[in-house]
Amino acid sequence: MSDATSSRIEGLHKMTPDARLEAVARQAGLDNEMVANLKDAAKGHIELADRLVENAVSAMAIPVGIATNMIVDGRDVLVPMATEESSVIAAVCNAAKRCRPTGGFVTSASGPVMAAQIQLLSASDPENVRLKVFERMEEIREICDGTDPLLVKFGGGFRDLEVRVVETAEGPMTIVHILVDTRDAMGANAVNSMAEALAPKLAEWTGARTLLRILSNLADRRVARARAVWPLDEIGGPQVRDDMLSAYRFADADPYRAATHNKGIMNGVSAVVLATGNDTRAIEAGAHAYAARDGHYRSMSRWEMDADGNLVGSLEMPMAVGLIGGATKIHPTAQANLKVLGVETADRLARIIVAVGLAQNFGALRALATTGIQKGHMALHAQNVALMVGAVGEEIDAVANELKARGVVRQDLAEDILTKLRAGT
Ligand SMILES: CC(C)(COP(=O)([O-])OP(=O)([O-])OC[C@H]1O[C@@H](n2cnc3c(N)ncnc32)[C@H](O)[C@@H]1OP(=O)([O-])[O-])[C@@H](O)C(=O)NCCC(=O)NCCSC(=O)C[C@@](C)(O)CC(=O)[O-]
Ligand SMILES: NC(=O)C1=CN([C@@H]2O[C@H](COP(=O)(O)OP(=O)(O)OC[C@H]3O[C@@H](n4cnc5c(N)ncnc54)[C@H](OP(=O)(O)O)[C@@H]3O)[C@@H](O)[C@H]2O)C=CC1
Repeated sequence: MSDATSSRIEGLHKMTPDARLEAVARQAGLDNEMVANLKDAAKGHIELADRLVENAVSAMAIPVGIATNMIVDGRDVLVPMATEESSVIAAVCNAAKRCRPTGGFVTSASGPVMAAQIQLLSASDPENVRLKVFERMEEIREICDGTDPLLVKFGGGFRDLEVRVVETAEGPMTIVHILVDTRDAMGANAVNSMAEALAPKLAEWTGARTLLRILSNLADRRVARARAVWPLDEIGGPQVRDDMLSAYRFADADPYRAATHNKGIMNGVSAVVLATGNDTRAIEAGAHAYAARDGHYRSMSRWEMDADGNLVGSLEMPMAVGLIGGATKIHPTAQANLKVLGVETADRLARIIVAVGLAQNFGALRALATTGIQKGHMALHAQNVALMVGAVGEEIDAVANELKARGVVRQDLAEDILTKLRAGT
């Protein structure tokens, strides 16, 4: 590899963001316009970016749109969603509007309990080790709570212990779970610190060797649930309802379809998670693992018909989001978005997010079971395609409208329309 394309830039992490950008631009052969774009994109944010991540050179703006029409537990709520995908926010607005006559979304939540795992190795008697750990319950409580007195002051802290013997390719391992109420924090740092503080003691008490000490993203002790009823006349009648139910049953039975169906749910979930500065990867990992908890990857949502023939949807999923840690507290956009949501607890945020996931799923299922996804999605995507082919200003709407009128949203067609528009033909 020649120097010009080497990925080794010595001391990049010690430079200022401007100097870093120059170094990267030299190495990657960026022109002045590209460098200016990267600088512009981070204007006013580069200091924060530099604190949040390593080797920061720029920032990437993701659009934030507002989902309207949501009623969650009897209260109207405006929901900021950070997503780059067109039609996602429109689908939530549409689905939420169609269940307003029945009161919107009703939610519940299990409470904010997270688990950290401590892996115990080299024991010939893993079952014996398991019981030895249980015998230390009170000492374990003291160590965990002593690690985070502030969390205890806010009403959180150690709650329970689980010890499993897991069969692995190298034999049985004893896996300790500490269950911790993390209140308004997502809790990764809190439980990881507790697990690290506890591990040497577990080794001393059991004679086993401790290895990993880390939270589990399968947050099945921290689930939130949402349900809603869509009246028949808001859906489009019994045939649409039945087709939506068939679409759901397909997803529940077939992992190829379930992955797409669940991706649709995560369109909504991840957008609110990101808008509030929470960890999208943590939520996505937990959601998919939970969907496969029966040993078979299924639909995250459930769809049924009630006694009056209306469509009833429900969604239960892990929702480890916080208001305190991560980027939430320090990112001004996340703070403003939380203000729009009007949430004061992580519990309320979790419930709203699951309601949005359910709304999103309704929107996609209804579109798929009726006109197909392309009509709504591609109509809104037409503007992106216009931008992609270089349309500017008024050209963007002109190209997008022509694509919609022809009922075909394709880049080659957009190029053709733009060329003709510019030639005045
Ligand atoms: C696109 C719609 C909503 C049109 O749906 P529609 O029924 O034609 O909309 P409408 O023009 O009759 O308007 C009804 C309401 O929808 C909302 N609405 C309507 N348009 C807008 C807009 N521009 N911006 C904001 N809100 C909008 C708005 O609330 C409006 O009421 P109003 O406020 O006018 O009284 C519908 O076709 C839809 O929900 N489509 C599904 C879109 C979708 O799921 N997109 C995700 C991307 S595809 C994907 O990634 C996942 C997927 C689909 O593969 C998952 C799966 O397979 O399960
Ligand atoms: N696998 C994963 O998902 C992992 C995720 N992460 C990252 O961890 C971050 C989240 O960690 P998290 O522990 O939530 O954040 P923080 O450690 O930043 O914040 C939590 C801490 O804030 C203090 N606190 C103040 N007020 C409250 C309150 N009302 N409720 C609860 N705690 C309060 C507590 O005590 P005190 O001040 O004493 O700490 C608590 O431990 C995210 O950025 C995530 O990306 C990290 C590792 C792994």
